[in-house]
Amino acid sequence: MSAILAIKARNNQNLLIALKDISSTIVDINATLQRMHEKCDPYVFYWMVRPYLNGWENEDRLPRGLIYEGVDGNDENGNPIYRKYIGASAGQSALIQALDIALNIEHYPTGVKPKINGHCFMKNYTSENSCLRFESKFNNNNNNHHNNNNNNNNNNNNNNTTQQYSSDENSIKLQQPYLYKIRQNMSGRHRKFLEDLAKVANIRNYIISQTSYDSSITTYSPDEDMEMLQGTNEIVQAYNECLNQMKNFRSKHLQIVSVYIVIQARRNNGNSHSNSMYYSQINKDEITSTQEVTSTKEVTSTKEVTSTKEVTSTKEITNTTNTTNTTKVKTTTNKSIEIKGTGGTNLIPFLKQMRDETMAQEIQNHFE
Ligand code: HEM
Repeated sequence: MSAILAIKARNNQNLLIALKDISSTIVDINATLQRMHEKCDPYVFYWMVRPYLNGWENEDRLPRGLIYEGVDGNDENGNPIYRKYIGASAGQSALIQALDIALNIEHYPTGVKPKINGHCFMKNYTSENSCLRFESKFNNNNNNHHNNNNNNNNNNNNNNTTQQYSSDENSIKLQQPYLYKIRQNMSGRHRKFLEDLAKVANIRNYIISQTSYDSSITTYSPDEDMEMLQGTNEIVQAYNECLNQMKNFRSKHLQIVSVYIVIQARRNNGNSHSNSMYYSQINKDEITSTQEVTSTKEVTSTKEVTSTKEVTSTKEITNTTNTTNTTKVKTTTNKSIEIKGTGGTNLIPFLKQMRDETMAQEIQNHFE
């Protein structure tokens, strides 16, 4: 909020301070995220806790959802009313969404790749102005986009192919459906806060408007010009550092997902309880083997993460068919299992795209 207030007052000095504050806060968040393994065992999490976090919006075994007896009653035909809910996730914390919104990081349905014009010289910096062009190699049938504040119930686009959006590029505002759906799990006031924030968040466009400062049409002296540019440059760097720390958050989060979900699912595939997220009996041998996975090393060291990378690389994780909406993780035994997020996302492509979209908003630096 201080950054937005600084912009309102056109106080670049305060904006710089606010941006530095934001990036150092994200550094703290990232350090806290790294501590996940201290008290949370991947085996226990995946096999014993996670089934209870799962939603049933896209659950094959509950195609109509669940009846909440004594809550909804019946519809006009006397049939019971079913409810469907997306699963629980830390993504429902307003924290990361608030940072995305404030920093004007845009997210799109999985598989949609807008081209960002790296450096937009814009005089007018309302949040409606977006420097996006969309790749034209799309498949025309999928209309998963939805407008701002539209909490529609479309399924996520879980297939890994690029989609087609034929409508006017400037008028379409594509949004990542999961981020809107998960807002249903937030408290109402948090959701409202995000909606209000989106109306005033203009940090990126304001900074871009500052970089379009044209010395040929000002009355400032060359020294003042240079000072102005350097000031802007510092702000650009501070903004980019915020993005960089958000990207670090998402990279670390991907590593956690690999250790807590992908490796767990993979190492148990082929056992009698393979393909089941609902295995709840403790097998002594597996607990022992889990301890190998839980080691601090596995979560934090870069070497170990490289091996995790092997699991998460797009080569290893492929959509075995383009028609299904699920990711298949190929295992060493060549058997495959489905891995979805509790929110029903095709999790690795989804999370990787979220990470990549973060840096896509980087602003070009005058002095680089
Ligand atoms: C055992 C630990 C965790 C696991 C296994 C995990 C797993 C996941 C998965 C699979 C998703 C994809 C959405 C879906 O569920 O379909 C997701 C999304 C997300 N998670 Fe986590 N998560 C963990 C911890 C955390 C923590 C501590 C945070 C901190 C706030 C966090 C923040 C997010 C956010 C913000 C998203 C939305 C995607 C994004 O903005 O990049 N997660 N998580």
